[in-house]
Amino acid sequence: LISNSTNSKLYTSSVLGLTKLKEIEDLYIDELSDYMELLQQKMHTLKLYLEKLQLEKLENYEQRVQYVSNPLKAFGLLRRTHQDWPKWHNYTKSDIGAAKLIAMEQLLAKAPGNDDMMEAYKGMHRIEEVYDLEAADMAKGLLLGKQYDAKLSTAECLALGDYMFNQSEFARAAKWYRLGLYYNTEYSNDVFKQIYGFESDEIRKMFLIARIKGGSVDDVPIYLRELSHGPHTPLWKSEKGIPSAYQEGCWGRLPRRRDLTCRYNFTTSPFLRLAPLKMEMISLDPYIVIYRDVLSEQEIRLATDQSNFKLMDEVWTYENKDMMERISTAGMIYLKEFANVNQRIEDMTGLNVSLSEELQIVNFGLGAHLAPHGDYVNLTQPSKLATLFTKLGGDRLVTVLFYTSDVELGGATLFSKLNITVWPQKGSALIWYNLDRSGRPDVLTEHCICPIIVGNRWTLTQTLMEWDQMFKRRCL
Ligand SMILES: O=C(O)CCC(=O)C(=O)O
Ligand SMILES: [Fe+2]
Repeated sequence: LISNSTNSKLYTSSVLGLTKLKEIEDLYIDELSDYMELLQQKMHTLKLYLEKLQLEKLENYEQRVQYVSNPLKAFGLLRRTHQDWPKWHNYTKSDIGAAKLIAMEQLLAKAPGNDDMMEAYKGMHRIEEVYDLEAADMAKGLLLGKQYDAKLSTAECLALGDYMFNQSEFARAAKWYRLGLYYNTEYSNDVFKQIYGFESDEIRKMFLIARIKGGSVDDVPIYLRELSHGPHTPLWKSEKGIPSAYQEGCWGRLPRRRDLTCRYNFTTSPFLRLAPLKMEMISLDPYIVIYRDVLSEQEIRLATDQSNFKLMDEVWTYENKDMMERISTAGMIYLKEFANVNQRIEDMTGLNVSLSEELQIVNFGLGAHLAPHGDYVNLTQPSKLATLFTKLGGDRLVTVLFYTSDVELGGATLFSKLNITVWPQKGSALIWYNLDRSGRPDVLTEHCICPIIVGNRWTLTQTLMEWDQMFKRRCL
């Protein structure tokens, strides 16, 4: 599931990366406003020069003759044009703000490319689709019933319209176009017109094409009427379908099992007799549990500190089996401070954490998700990975997933075959067995990450390998 990718340094794929991009934007704005100030100073200086000259306005030949016939005026004319002109001309020509322009160019070189923009579109599409959000709500900052202080501009609505159109999502495209039209501003400034000036007629045309492509030419009169309605009016024949189990799971609307318990675990390791851990059963078979409050604030800080993120030797990205699906930026963490975390994993599971295993730290980005998958490799199925894992330590028996942050909206872990939603909670550890007692992959452990809507999701994961548990776990 994990593979190294050359394009791994996308801003979109982690909040960490997006934060860097925000910093670049702020620096650019600082340079631009310095540049503007320098231009303003120049303008001011030239204005002072013109005011100082206070030349009389001479209309014709006779007036000029009269002017230069006065020696004081003639002398002044000579001195000004001989002594001052070259200096003023030099100043007028000078490259005021050149250094600022260079600095801006350097920042521009760091601007996100197409790949990054594409991931951002995909993230927005996922959020809209999975959570069944209305474009009109999204555009004014209403996300899953929660009002945020954020909005989308006309340019953003239209960009999403074009993206959805190219994805053949014609109903969504039409909604975004109608929004763009609704919020469109006509600019009189030429530069503004060039950069933000969307022709309303052009947007209307795109709306109609999207509606026709998703519907029928015969219904054009209806589509025309839709255009005159506000963006909150539903489009004709665009009723919502029945939500999928995946959507219900991501919303957290699946029925909860009431037969499971929570308790203090005193017994899995001798240490727990002194310091029992809060444990919640999530499922008996496959075995899934959550431990609450098992990381200290200090450990959480270390695991989400951007300076530690740099310690990672490589940036990894996840990819789906058929689709390149970039969702997060991850890396291994080698901090010696985490020895205790590995000890805690042993206490929670009663198993061995191999010395060779590193904790993996992951930070997620815009609309990030992870498609359903099992964490096992399946050693009986010949593959490169199977050969490697057989040599290294067997299959991934247990996954230990620490949530090192809360997530404000979305971003649940969903066991897609068991219909169990687990909400990230800072300091909790979700633990499950990927293999059954005979070491066979348990397909019921299939899980995924629902798209993150709002928040900075961090996790720390460790896998416990099969061979390490030789003397710890009884097979049947
Ligand atoms: O972060 C999560 O909720 C799950 C991550 C996961 O499934 C994985 O890393 O394999
Ligand atoms: Fe996984």
